[in-house]
Amino acid sequence: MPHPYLDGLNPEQRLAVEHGIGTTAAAPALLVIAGAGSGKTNTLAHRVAHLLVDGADPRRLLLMTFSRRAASEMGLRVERIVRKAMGAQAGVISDALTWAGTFHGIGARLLREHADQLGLDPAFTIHDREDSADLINLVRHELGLSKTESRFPTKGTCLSIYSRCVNAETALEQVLGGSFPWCAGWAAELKQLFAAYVEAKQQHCVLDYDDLLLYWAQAMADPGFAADVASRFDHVLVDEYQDTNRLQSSILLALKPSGTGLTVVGDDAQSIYSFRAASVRNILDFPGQFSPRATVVTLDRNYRSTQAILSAANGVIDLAKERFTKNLWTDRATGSAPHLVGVRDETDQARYIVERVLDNREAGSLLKQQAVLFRTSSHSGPLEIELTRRNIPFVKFGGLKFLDAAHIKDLLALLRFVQNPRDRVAGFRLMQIIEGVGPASAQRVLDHIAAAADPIAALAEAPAPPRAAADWRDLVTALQDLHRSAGWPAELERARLWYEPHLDRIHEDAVTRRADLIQLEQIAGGYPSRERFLTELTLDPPDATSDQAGVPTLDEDYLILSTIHSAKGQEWKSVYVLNVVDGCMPSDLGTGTSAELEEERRLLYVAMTRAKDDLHLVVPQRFFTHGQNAQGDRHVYASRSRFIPDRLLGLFERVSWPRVSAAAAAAQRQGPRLDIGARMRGMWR
Ligand SMILES: Nc1ncnc2c1ncn2[C@@H]1O[C@H](COP(=O)(O)OP(=O)(O)OP(=O)(O)O)[C@@H](O)[C@H]1O
Repeated sequence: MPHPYLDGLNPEQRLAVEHGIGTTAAAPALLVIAGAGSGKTNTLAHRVAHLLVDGADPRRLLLMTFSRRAASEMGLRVERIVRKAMGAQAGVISDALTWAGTFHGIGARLLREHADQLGLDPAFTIHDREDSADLINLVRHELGLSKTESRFPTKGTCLSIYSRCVNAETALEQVLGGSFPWCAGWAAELKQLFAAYVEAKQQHCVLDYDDLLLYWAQAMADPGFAADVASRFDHVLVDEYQDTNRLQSSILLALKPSGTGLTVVGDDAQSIYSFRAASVRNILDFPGQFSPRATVVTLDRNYRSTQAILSAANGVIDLAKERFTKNLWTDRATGSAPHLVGVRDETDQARYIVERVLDNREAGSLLKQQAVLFRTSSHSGPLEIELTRRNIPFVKFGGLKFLDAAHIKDLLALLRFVQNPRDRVAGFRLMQIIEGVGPASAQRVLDHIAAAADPIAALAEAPAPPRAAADWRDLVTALQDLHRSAGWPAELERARLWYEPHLDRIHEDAVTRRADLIQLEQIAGGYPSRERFLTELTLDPPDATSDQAGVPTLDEDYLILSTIHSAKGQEWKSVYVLNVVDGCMPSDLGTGTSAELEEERRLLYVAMTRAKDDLHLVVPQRFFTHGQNAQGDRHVYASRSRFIPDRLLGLFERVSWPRVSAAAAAAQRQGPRLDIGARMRGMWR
């Protein structure tokens, strides 16, 4: 049967889209190795649409993407394609595609639905990294480990170690030896700490990020449970498979042990999340996990970039130790070679970029079609100053998350505590917002209500902290109101009204912060319930922070600033990459092992392959070092990133900026015109 909606696909894309459809025999698992810009997202969307048009039940289709935004964009694309085949029915079909989201989000939903079976309280709340670190800290303190003679690892390090053990399914000793050798002497204490941490989470009815995968994977190890969950889905499709970890791969294997109905898509050359225990081996070992082996389809035709950009990107990734994907090709006419731009320092780097961005805008290119990418959020500081000074609006992705701001966390602590009054970290934060309530009195109250069947009712009877009488009563009343109210999202206004007097007292810039609270209320309006709002927001927080002007409305034009990690999956007409120097790329944090170094190389590759027409890699000759005050002038001399050795220079156009004018250059050649030295000597003759 002809399918005109597949006509735009190239032969390899079509092979991937049609795999196993229209045949009666069970098809093997499918692995699509999709090079950068080769239409991975496009292909996956067509495959989902094709399955639906072929009669697959959208409610029995599980689609897992790297972010919630990717899932909703995928939903829209699928609907557009299905519409071509089925007309008006498309909306109904794609609306029924309800099992689309991130691994963690889907995990949370399944765990809640099966909570009884798993011995979980279905009202469990989810701790983000900061909450988890706070709880580890609390437990560490209770065990007396914070008072050890030599310094015990910090709460953040403890959490990283715990998380790596869990996600990589690796023993503590091995994780310590491989990634945290300076903590190796603390193995016994860390084990004790992690055991107590797990118990505390269970008592408080909270799960952390890792638990969502861990509980899910553990439950799937039970054949009865696995069969139950697996029977809900005919098709499981996973995007960005190169960034999944061992736990995720074991979950998939338990969902589809024979491989039939399983599709994963990814690019080993773009694997950049090993710090979250993602393992590039997942994608490399995938075909052999099934019998018969998975079918592998490779997409190597790039539709995004000019050949000149691709050649340079291929050159960089060609030097990688292990390569699995082929070089990309395109039939887009060769544009100009990517610019490798030498500048004096970070200030000149910022000025260079602003000049180029404005030139492009003059030539008709929107700011939004241009992006500045960097390895670490702090690298864009000087550029942000220059943009603000020149009044160029920008939005930054991948820096401080909206939810990390203290006032947002305060308000969310209130909602989380209403949702789950056993969430001690939320309660602890919430109570200390009140003037006169410190850690000791908060602990006392939390101990008092811990055993009660209805902790919120028990709160009203708990002795009020002595120095906080009136404000304390207000908090108890607010909690009771919210507990009783069923009006979502209206209750957020009640929560905000309770918080505002405290906001004014705690923060000097309360006016700006209040605008964030109102924005939070608007975001909340998009969710059907408090529980869904808290879950989704914790799992996948909005990550745009903007300049003082606030987040621009959608129709405004603004320049994109983004960490390379957050630029994943995106594309722009012009791309500028900051600090292409050793120490930044590779980051000096990432030069320990050869695996880390290889991942840094892939990061540069990901950055370069975001560009469609125009790519600039900027190389400042010197840098100001961090860890000094704003007026400090310590700097280091930097050299071009080792990922662009001399033999690749032919793939770039080398530029020095600012350009020296012809007159100035001639003057330089003639020697100094002002002989200040002679004048100084003359003063004493
Ligand atoms: N068959 C095709 N014909 C024309 N254009 C295509 C085709 N497939 C994809 N494209 C275009 O190629 C570009 C890249 O597609 P897409 O974003 O799906 O790539 P990707 O493989 O997900 O990229 P990356 O992994 O680098 O993020 C898009 O602009 C898309 O519209």
